[in-house]
Amino acid sequence: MSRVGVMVLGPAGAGKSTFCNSIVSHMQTIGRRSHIVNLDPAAEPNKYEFTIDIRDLISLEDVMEEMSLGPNGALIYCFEYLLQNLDWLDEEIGDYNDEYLIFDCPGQIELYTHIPVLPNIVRHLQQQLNFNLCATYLLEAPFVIDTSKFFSGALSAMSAMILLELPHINILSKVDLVANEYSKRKLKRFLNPDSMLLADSVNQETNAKFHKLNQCIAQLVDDFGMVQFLPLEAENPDSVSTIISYIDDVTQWAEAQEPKEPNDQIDIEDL
Ligand SMILES: Nc1nc2c(ncn2[C@@H]2O[C@H](COP(=O)(O)OP(=O)(O)OP(=O)(O)O)[C@@H](O)[C@H]2O)c(=O)[nH]1
Ligand SMILES: [Mg+2]
Repeated sequence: MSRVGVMVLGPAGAGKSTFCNSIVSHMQTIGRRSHIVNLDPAAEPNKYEFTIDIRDLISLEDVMEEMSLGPNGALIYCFEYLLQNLDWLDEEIGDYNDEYLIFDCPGQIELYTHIPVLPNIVRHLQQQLNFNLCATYLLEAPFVIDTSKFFSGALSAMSAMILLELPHINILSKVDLVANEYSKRKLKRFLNPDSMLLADSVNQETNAKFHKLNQCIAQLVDDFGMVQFLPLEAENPDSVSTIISYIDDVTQWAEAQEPKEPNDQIDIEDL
């Protein structure tokens, strides 16, 4: 039995839900099964289809109304409520074996950078439900090709990586929106970036007072191995397939598959 879970993380609007749906559609075309678990209590109703949906347990709107909380406080309340009712999640996940479960997470990155709500859910999935998990962290390519924003995005990805302690795959989403040749060339530098060269380029645009700090941040990003990003174009099956093969690799999906007897499915009549 193998249970693979993919946590899909990243800032608001980075393309997480679209990516989850691209994985499910691509897997359908290659005869594999996957399901989306929506962990965003504020997800737009009816925009995407989910197999398991936190909104069946608790919805952000209800919490805001009943507890008189703002959207961020209500979100934290929803997650604390989920943590107190993890048996609901266990029941919903039930017998999904040998299938991918893709956890579509909210875009409020403080949930995985500041407070230990998501790490607790991750530990529960690993220890109680035997999941092999990995994290994918999406950053928007058109945003990141501005070098200083690259470092801010890489630092947020890194903080999620440190907090969750999962195999971590960085993804640059919406690469199709990087249209002109100059930007495309620039984008290539960010897929396999040399952090020190990028720091030099930030330094050309910033006050000399900050140059040493910029170098240190670049060194930190380099030391933590945040140096590779996979390009994602949600509508392009090749890019989705490449990312799935990385996920298979880090979650050891293939190794955990039990070999099937060749004639298992066929009834052979006695002669
Ligand atoms: N051009 C292009 N647009 C994309 C791509 N992926 C997502 N989008 C668009 O980006 C917008 C946001 O996508 P979502 O998938 O809802 O983003 P999200 O990260 O789930 O957003 P939140 O749940 O609000 O944090 C939508 O309008 C998508 O159609 C992509 O690869 N290319
Ligand atoms: Mg979403």
